[in-house]
Amino acid sequence: MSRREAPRGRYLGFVRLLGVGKRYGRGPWVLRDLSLDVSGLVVLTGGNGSGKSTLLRIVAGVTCPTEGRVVDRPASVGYVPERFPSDVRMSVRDYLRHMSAIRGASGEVLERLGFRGSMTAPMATLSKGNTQKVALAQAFAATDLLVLDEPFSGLDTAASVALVEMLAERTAVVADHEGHLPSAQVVSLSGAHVTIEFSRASGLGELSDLDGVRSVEPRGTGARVLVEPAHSDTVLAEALRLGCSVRSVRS
Ligand SMILES: Nc1ncnc2c1ncn2[C@@H]1O[C@H](COP(=O)(O)OP(=O)(O)OP(=O)(O)O)[C@@H](O)[C@H]1O
Repeated sequence: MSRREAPRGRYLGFVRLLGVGKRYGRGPWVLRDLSLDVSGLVVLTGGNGSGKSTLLRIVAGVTCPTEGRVVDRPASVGYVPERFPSDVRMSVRDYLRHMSAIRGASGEVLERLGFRGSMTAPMATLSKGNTQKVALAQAFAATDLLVLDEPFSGLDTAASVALVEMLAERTAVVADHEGHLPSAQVVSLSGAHVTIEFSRASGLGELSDLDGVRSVEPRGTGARVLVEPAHSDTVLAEALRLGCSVRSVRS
């Protein structure tokens, strides 16, 4: 689909990912071959380390994909990272003034979220929930696309309800493992895996039970085992201890 044909519908923002993959340095692939059209509300789910924050950073333009492309990213993108910088010395008021100067006002969002902290306190001294409200206030000043990493984290119930309402009719990609947005399109990330091929495999049952093993598929006298990257070294060591012979390891 060309840029002109992008399905904006009633939502302002739209962004498209084409065959996106990401690895850090020479590490294992965190994401691979991911294509996605974002219009309206999209929730990312997946276990720890499955690549949700990585994908959000790519959508926000904070980091580049290793392969593939992000196209049609709109000009005005608001981003709340998983960890908001904790060492900002500016007061809440000065910080929001600074962000307003960059892309518009945002004090109203603080009110809707029920911010009770001091506007003159340095950001670094705010509670977790109040910091999150300020982070959301600066992001919501963006008009087109919101990229929110666990935005409900630390929010009280009233603020969570308000945030759900504020997200209606916005285009947003949100990592949320608590199910606050049941009507959103869900994209589930399983994370990249390491494939270990064994020419001879024994103790397949024991291999299946190891942490991080996603699947064990017998192949002749051997097996193909898919393992989460963080566990591949221990699985490999355990398989060798069980007497398996390794043919190849691919990430
Ligand atoms: N800057 C980095 N350098 C190297 N590896 C990284 C970096 N950032 C993330 N990773 C690795 O990428 C993988 C995915 O991490 P990411 O934070 O995207 O996952 P996540 O799904 O958001 O996890 P969680 O639910 O625990 O927050 C992990 O194995 C992580 O260690």
